[in-house]
Amino acid sequence: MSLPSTNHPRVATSGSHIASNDDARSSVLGEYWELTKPRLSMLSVITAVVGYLAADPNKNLLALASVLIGTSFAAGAAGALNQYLEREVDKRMARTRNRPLPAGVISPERALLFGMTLAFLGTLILWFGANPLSAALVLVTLFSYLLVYTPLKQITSWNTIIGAVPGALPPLVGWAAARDSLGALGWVLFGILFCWQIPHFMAIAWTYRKDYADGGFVMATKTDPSGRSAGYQSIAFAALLVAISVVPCFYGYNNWLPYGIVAVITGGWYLWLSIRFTFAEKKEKPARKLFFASISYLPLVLAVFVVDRLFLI
Ligand code: HEM
Ligand SMILES: CC(C)=CCC/C(C)=C/CC/C(C)=C/COP(=O)(O)OP(=O)(O)O
Repeated sequence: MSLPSTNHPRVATSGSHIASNDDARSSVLGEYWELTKPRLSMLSVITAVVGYLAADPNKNLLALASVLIGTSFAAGAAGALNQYLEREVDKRMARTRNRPLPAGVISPERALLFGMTLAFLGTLILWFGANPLSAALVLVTLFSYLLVYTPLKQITSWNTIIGAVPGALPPLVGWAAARDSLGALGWVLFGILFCWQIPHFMAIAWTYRKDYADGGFVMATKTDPSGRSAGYQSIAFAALLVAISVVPCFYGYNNWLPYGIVAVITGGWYLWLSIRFTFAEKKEKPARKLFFASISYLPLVLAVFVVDRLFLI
């Protein structure tokens, strides 16, 4: 199926370096897929599954499937409803003006209905397939992302720290689905996710600083155009990330080998790239390196975390 004709033809832009997948977008289905922010959502779902696997002593397959499907729907809902709320400002930024809503290929009403349906189904699946606590946590994630973080992006540069809360909640959704409670190791995963997001986003904020200014967003790179504040925040949270990531080894939840060692080496590398980003005269290249390191760090460390942990329980 080809795209419906529109009054808002797509504009060729320099856009995201890795976000567009033109093949996937050559159909209406592809446009709805793009509305779910698929790559970000998939990584969030992985963190929820990791939270589940870290907690589940007896591998309840129904609960595991509910985490996988329920958080996929909820994460897709987060992406679609965020794009619904930001459909006007997204027109002002090169990175986002090709998205389905600003490009005019999906109507706002349909995006809203799509997002609400996914949110409803995701919550329902977690409620009945796992438990009400995991469903409640996914709702907290959605509300804090959509009704707190999203509007705050226009008001204060604290938005990033606040946005890191919903970004870090999915492992707790997984943990709650397995145990019907919130355990210490679940909170450690929350801490890892929380700290990881700050260098991840500061690198992006620098790369797209002009875009964000055009969109009217108040990011750290706007309040301090030198980039030093973004850099110092990256260093502080990358250092905290290294510390938090090894806490499970001190309490016997994980082994030093392989998990602890891998966490220290990759976290140290993330910290080093944050330092280089902070003190570089020209930050473009160090910022892109830090961003790519961020999206490599998480799958790698979480994979080793799970394998290491499954051998212990
Ligand atoms: C404060 C929190 C966060 C902010 C503000 C943020 C923002 C962004 C932005 C703007 C991009 C696009 C970069 C580009 O176009 O080059 C991006 C990419 C990405 N983010 Fe984040 N992010 C955050 C948290 C997260 C979380 C929690 C995850 C998943 C666990 C995640 C996973 C990804 C992935 C996989 C990409 C690359 C794929 C893509 O561009 O679609 N991010 N992030
Ligand atoms: C299970 C579940 C509900 C998972 C979803 C987790 C979640 C809400 C992740 C979002 C993290 C985040 C703050 C991304 C930035 O969005 P942005 O609006 O700044 O990005 P943009 O500028 O590209 O739109």
